[in-house]
This record gives sequence, structure tokens and C-alpha cells, in this order.
Amino acid sequence: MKTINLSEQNTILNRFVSELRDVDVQRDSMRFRRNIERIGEIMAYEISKTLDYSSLETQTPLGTSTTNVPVDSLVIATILRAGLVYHHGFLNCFDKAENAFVSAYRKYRENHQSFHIHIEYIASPRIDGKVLILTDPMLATGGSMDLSYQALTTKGEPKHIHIATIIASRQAIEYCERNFPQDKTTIWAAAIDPELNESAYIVPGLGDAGDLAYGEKEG
Ligand SMILES: O=P(O)(O)OC[C@H]1O[C@H](OP(=O)(O)OP(=O)(O)O)[C@H](O)[C@@H]1O
Ligand SMILES: O=c1cc[nH]c(=O)[nH]1
Ligand SMILES: [Mg+2]
Repeated sequence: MKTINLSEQNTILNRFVSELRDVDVQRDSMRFRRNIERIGEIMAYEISKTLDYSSLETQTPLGTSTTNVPVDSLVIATILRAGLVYHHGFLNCFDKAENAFVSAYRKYRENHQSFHIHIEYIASPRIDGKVLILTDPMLATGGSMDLSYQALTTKGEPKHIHIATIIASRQAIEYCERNFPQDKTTIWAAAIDPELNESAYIVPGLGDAGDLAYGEKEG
């Protein structure tokens, strides 16, 4: 299992992550969504370097050109809601990919301190032998990612799993390293933060990604 923390490199990605975290910039929800989307585009580009390639001959108006192109079948899977716009970033890059959607959400108890993760909906193609990219901008405890993956295994056995997130807690990285298949999982994070608070929010994190992208929800 390999974990790649993209914030260890000096790239423009770090600017987009810092804008996502910034309480002032967060007031502009269109910019918040667009930053998530463009981080998805950049991360998809990084993941594309790990795929299998074969050469493709193309007829141009003046001759033929040979280019190495990716040949893997991809499934981009997303956890509602916050994952939606992140998913689109991946799809902008991998425009031929198939797509899967899982609804996993935190159902808080009265005290707002403890919660269950509910999965009520899954829409997915078969994933046998395909490269599965699980996208969710926040990886706090790792529970939503784990349960979503378990739900998707009813659709087959992927060739490789990429867990793609923007902000992960250190705890969730360790949880995923323990609970996902060792031999075929890669974790990609744009940043890894040190802790969770008592409500299992990432600290410093950015707050509630779903609410910042789409507005507050009832319950
Ligand atoms: O790692 P975990 O502890 O499971 O937490 C992470 C989950 O929390 C967020 O979704 P949330 O449940 O807030 O739903 P939303 O996207 O609808 O706001 C986020 O998008 C992840 O799915
Ligand atoms: O920090 C967190 C944890 C879960 N969901 C979020 O949107 N943010
Ligand atoms: Mg969610």
C-alpha cells in the first residue's frame, strides 16, 4: 500500500487547498466548488501516470503519429454529496471512465457527538478487472470510504483501488492502510492533517465540505 501526500511537493495545488480552508474565501461557494473540481483534475493527472499504456497510431492530415495512451478501464466512484464536484474534476480528465455513486452520510444522534454512517443508495457498473478510483474530498475517520468500498465490492473485484481525497486526517490514513487490500491500494491526499475533534471533524481541516459546496441540510 502506498500513500502519496501531494502537499509535500511545491505546486499550485497547495494554493487551491489553502483557498478551500480559508474562512473568507469559503464565502464564495462557486469558488469553493471550482477549487475542489480543479484539484480533482490535477489528481486525476497524477493518477494517470500510474496506469497501463499501449501505443496508438493516429492518422493526421499529413501522416501518422504514434502516441502512448492509457488502456485501463476506469470506474470513478463518488460518495454523495461533497464528492460530486470532485468527481467532475476527475471526469474532466478521464472522460471515457464509467461512473459509480454511493450515498454515505453521517446521521448524528441528539448530542451531535456520535453518529452512524448510512448507506442507502448505490449506482455502479461492474467493476471486475477495472481500476477503481474512490473520490471524496474529506477522509475524516475513513468510515464512509470503507463502507462505500464494501458496498461496491458487490459489483465485482477491481484490479486496483485508488483512494483520492483532498484533506485526510492522519487517523483515517492509518485506518485505510489497515482496512483496504494491501497489495492493490494507493491513497492520494492533497493534504494530511494531524487530528479530529470530538465531532470527528478534521482539524484544522476546512469545516463541512458538503455544506460549503451545496448549503446546509436539515437533520
Ligand atoms: O471519514 P468519515 O468520518 O466517514 O467522514 C468523511 C465523510 O464526511 C463528509 O460527508 P458528510 O457525511 O458530511 O455528508 P455530505 O457530503 O452530504 O455533507 C465527507 O464528504 C465524507 O463522505
Ligand atoms: O472535517 C470533516 C469531516 C467530515 N466531513 C466534512 O465535511 N468535514
Ligand atoms: Mg458524505
